[in-house]
Parts: sequence; C-alpha cells; structure tokens
Amino acid sequence: MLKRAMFRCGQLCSRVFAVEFDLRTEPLYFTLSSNPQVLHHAHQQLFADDKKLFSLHVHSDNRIEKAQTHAEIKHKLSLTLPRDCDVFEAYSFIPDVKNSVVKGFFIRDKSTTTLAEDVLKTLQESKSVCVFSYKREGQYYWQEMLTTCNQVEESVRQYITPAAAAEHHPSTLNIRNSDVFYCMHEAYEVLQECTDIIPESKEVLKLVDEQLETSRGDGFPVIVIEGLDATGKTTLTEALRESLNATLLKSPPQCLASFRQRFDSEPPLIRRAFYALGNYITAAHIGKESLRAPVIVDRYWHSTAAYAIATAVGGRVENLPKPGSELYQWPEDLLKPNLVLLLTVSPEERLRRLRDRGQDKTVEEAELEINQLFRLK
Ligand SMILES: Nc1ncnc2c1ncn2[C@@H]1O[C@H](COP(=O)(O)OP(=O)(O)OP(=O)(O)O)[C@@H](O)[C@H]1O
Ligand SMILES: Nc1ccn([C@H]2C[C@H](O)[C@@H](COP(=O)(O)O)O2)c(=O)n1
Repeated sequence: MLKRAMFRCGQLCSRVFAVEFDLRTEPLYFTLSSNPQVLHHAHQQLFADDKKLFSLHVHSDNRIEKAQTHAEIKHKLSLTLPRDCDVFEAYSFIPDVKNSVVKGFFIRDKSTTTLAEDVLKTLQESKSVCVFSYKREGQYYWQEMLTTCNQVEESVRQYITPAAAAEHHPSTLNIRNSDVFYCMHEAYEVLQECTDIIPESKEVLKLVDEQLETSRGDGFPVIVIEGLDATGKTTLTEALRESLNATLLKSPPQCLASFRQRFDSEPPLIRRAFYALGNYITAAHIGKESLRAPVIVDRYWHSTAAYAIATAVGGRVENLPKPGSELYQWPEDLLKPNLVLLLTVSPEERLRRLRDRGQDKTVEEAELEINQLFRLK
C-alpha cells in the first residue's frame, strides 16, 4: 500500500488526467493539487453530486501485461457493471512527454447498489491496477485511493483542479511503437515478448525471418489500392491484374491468414505489431515480383496505420494527429510503392454493397458500419 502511495505522489501528482466525457467535445482535463479550487461548469457536470465516481488506471513495466490487463478490464467492466454506470475512456499523462500515457477508465455510478464499487475493489487486488474514488467537500472535490489504510489516506488526498487542454490529444503521445510501427524491429520485438503467452507469435516470427528480403532495385511499378471494405478494392485489383498483366499481392499476405483470428482477439499493441509484420512480408514479395511484372497490392501500410490511429484516438475527429504529424510518416525501412490510390464511396452506397454481399464481418468491420466517427477517422 505504501509503495502505491509513493508511486502516486511521485508520479501521478505531476500528471494531467483527461476524461473522454462527451465525444463531441474536447476531453475534460484536470490535475491534482493540495490546494482546493472551484471547478468549471463542465467539470462540475462530470463530478455531479448524485453519482459515485471512480477512476481506474493500469500500471506495469511489462507492456504486454499492461495491454492485456487493460483489455481484460474493459471487457470485465462491460460485462459486470450495473446498467446505470457510465464508463468513459480516461488517460493520465505528462503533457508533451511521449509514451507517458497510462490508459484507464472513469466510472460514474448512478445506481443505488455497491456493485460497481465491489467490482472495482476486486480489480484493485491486481498489483497493476489503481482505483481512485472522488469525494466532495463543500464546493471542492478530491481524489483518493479506493481502499486505503488510515496512515496513507492523509497523504494521498488531492484536490481536483481544472487543467488547460493539451495541444495534442493525449492518446497521440503513445501511438509510436504501440499502435503504429515505423521500423520492423519494433514490431518484431513486441511479438518476441509475446511468445510465452501467444505461441503463434513464434510461427509468425519464423515466417518473417524466412521471407524477408533486401529492398528492390528498379523494377516494374507497384500500385497499392486502399479503401474501406466494399469500396471495390477486390474488383479493381483483379481488373488491374488482368489489364496490366500484373502480379496481385495483399497485405496481410496469405501465409498469415491462419493467424489473423488469433491476433485480432489481442489488444492493439499485439494486433498492430502482427499487421505491421504482415506489411514487411508483403514488401519482400513485392521486391521479388516487381522484378518480373507490375505489382498491384490490395491494402498495405495505410490500412494498418489508419485502423490503428482511428482505434487509438478517442472521441472526435479533431483529436486525430494534425496533418503533417510525424505519426503519418511512412516507415523508414518499408518498401515504398510508386502509387497509392484510396477508393471512396458514399456511406449509403457502401452499406448497400455490404448488404448485397451479405458476408461475415470481422468485429472491426461491424464497428465501421455502426460507428460513423470511427469510419470518418
Ligand atoms: N465500381 C463499382 N460500381 C458498382 N459496384 C461495385 C464497383 N466496384 C465494386 N462493386 C461491388 O461492390 C461490392 C464490393 O466490392 P469489392 O469486393 O471489390 O470491395 P472490397 O473493397 O474488396 O471489399 P472488402 O475489403 O470487404 O473485401 C461487390 O459486390 C462489387 O461487385
Ligand atoms: N494491410 C492491413 C490490412 C488489414 N489490417 C487490419 C485492420 C483491421 O484490424 C483489420 C481489418 O481487415 P479486414 O477484416 O477488412 O480484412 O485488419 C491492417 O492492419 N493492415
């Protein structure tokens, strides 16, 4: 308990918290201080009196464990919390410091039961989970650890203080090498760290080792076709193969097809590293094939980066990294195509085509359909 309290005062107190309270507006930012301060109107709405308030963050030096614990908690909260609990994405971070984000949740319990508190107390038993509750004193609010012994309680009570909005959405601080990978060895290392818990990682790494090839010389043109599902990629890439007498490749490549389901069920860190490695295998195939004929590629790095960034960045479209951000830069060691085309259709036409096709959808495809914000991103 003492260790947790020290951690909290040593690190969290200099941190800013952001809660994705309303998807149409900026997150709400606050810090902790020993001096009470009156809250702004928006903050007062979040900390409204008639609710029991908690926040929960996952800490671990082991990034795989951290990612998995976060995903497990998200799943558990969605299954076990009472219906009248609101769960918002929350971040604790140090402004402008890359990789400083600790992801978590902010929970408003409007129920009359203690179920939410009981669930959170159970979660707090895990050494990597910190749960805080929020209390009111007159017009001020303070944060304290959910379960504390008396000795620690005094030293950890901190008042909620409104903080300035961050220039960049906090989630963008952690995208590099957690959601999007900009060189192969960073993605490779993630799968290496997973081999104990995901045995398939070894097989994927073996395929990467076997297939990797040095970059291509001056060969035939390489054209990538990108687009959301049902925008016509398969139709166009097949037609181009015929008309240009080209070789057609895909990312992820066929040799990873049997592993996709497994990695799709993993948290973003692991899932994105898997798809990143798929791009490097496809790059090796492009290198070989483009010496013989033009190459058409059905999705490549833009798909990987776009899905990853749209998933990682919560809330509104304006939260995305700004145009020109280094996060949109092509990976330094990934073979570049000569041309990338993005196919677009109106949302109505896309839905009509999806309905006509009536195929099974992956979870993320289904999400695209129901989540207009995600598709826009
Ligand atoms: N230019 C077009 N005009 C009208 N319909 C089209 C056009 N291109 C494709 N379609 C139709 O739209 C549907 C989706 O096309 P297609 O399978 O090529 O999309 P896709 O982008 O490859 O989808 P996914 O990524 O989900 O596999 C198909 O029924 C196809 O016949
Ligand atoms: N080049 C690619 C292709 C696909 N992905 C990921 C992104 C989603 O997680 C999923 C969607 O693929 P679909 O089901 O539409 O085939 O695959 C990627 O990261 N990179």
